[in-house]
Amino acid sequence: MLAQATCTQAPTWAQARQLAYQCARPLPSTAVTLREAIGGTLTSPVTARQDLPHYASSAMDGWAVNSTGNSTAHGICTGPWLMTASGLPLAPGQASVIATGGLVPSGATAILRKESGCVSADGSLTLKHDAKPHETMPGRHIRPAGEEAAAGDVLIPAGTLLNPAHIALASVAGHDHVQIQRKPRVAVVLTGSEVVTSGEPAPGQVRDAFGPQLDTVISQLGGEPCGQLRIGDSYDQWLAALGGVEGSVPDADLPDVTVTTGGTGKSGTDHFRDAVAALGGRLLLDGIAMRPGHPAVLAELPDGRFIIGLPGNPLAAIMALMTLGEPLLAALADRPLTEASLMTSGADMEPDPRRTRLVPCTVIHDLVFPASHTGPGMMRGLAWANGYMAVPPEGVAAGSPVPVLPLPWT
Ligand SMILES: Nc1nc2c(c(=O)[nH]1)N[C@H]1C(S)=C(S)[C@@H](COP(=O)(O)OP(=O)(O)OC[C@H]3O[C@@H](n4cnc5c(N)ncnc54)[C@H](O)[C@@H]3O)O[C@H]1N2
Ligand code: MOO
Repeated sequence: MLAQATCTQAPTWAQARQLAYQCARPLPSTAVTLREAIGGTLTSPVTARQDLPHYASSAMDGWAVNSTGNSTAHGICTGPWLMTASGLPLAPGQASVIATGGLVPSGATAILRKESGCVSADGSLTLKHDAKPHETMPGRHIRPAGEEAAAGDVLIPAGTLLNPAHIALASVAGHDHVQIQRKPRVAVVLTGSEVVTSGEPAPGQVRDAFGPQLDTVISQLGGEPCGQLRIGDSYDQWLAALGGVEGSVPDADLPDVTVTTGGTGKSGTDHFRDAVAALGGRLLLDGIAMRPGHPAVLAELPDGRFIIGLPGNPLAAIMALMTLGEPLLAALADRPLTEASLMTSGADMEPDPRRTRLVPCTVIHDLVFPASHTGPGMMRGLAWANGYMAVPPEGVAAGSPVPVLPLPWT
């Protein structure tokens, strides 16, 4: 773990991202059922447990035939074959009924499709006159064992993000469980007695910007949402919300990360730091030289759980979540940190010597423009943005490169 910053100067935006990425180790991997594994990252390779397919099977409905000793120089045999019971070994000149996927009996040299032969009253199978010439070539319409993979072949390497087709492959290869990277469990604590959850807010009240969408963003960042708690502004409520769960639920159900909203300021109703201190935790980062979102806090409790304090202002909160939450969840899930891409700014962005500005932006003809309505408490600009610019303290001139990061939903 990184030591708490002792200097009074807040870390830069880039330093804060790095710190949030480097303070955590990947969570251990876990065995899950195939159904649960879709969307997870595989940590141990999936190999073929046996040849795939593991037996020679028929690719067609029809008859298995044994043409040994009765073929032309080109391997073609026109029959007749004497019908025998299905499932028994075939002697030369014998045939038996077989369905698609059926186990090819020993002695069979090919499968004759149903539409290419006919069985006469005396029990002999003959080739129809319009059958294709190579219909009875050795191996015809037989899917050999091991055609797709040999036992032991690596079918899905570790590190693969599992899609539905990977899961189908693991299933046909005989696996019941696979080993995946455990996703960080993330709890949300929404604070503020002025926050209401329905209807039009009265003066002094605000509608909750976070509750309806934060779990989705957490999922998009690779976390597993594990519940939301709403509290007011009292210290006791903060203390109970951040630490009270300890001992009251099994360890496996505790969140790896708790995200709080509001209460990061320094007023009498802001209790983030006091509650963390009372729980024996430490601040890994207290404030970032960026706007919006400068009061964001990152803390760690003695048992290793992390707490991210997002400011209450809605845009500030999302930018702080991107700056601290995205790297922390990436580190816990053993994923690389998202890198900014350089794009050409379509506008002059003023300098602000003390901080990086995070500005929701739109891309038009490969040029990136700041969105409008991007005050710390506003959501309108972000709602239509393609990403956000990290404008360095020295500003950016139109036509110059500016770092741009994606939003989790773009
Ligand atoms: N004296 C100073 N005051 C403030 C400073 C400062 O440096 N000195 N920084 C300002 C900045 S910047 C921010 S950001 C905020 C941080 O405030 P808190 O994290 O303590 O958050 P609150 O005070 O609880 O709320 C701020 C604001 O956000 C609204 N809010 C809270 N929760 C929600 C929600 N779920 N949905 C929508 N809006 C929410 C809350 O009503 C407030 O309007 O501090 C500034 N002040
Ligand atoms: O961090 Mo504050 O967002 O600038 O409102």
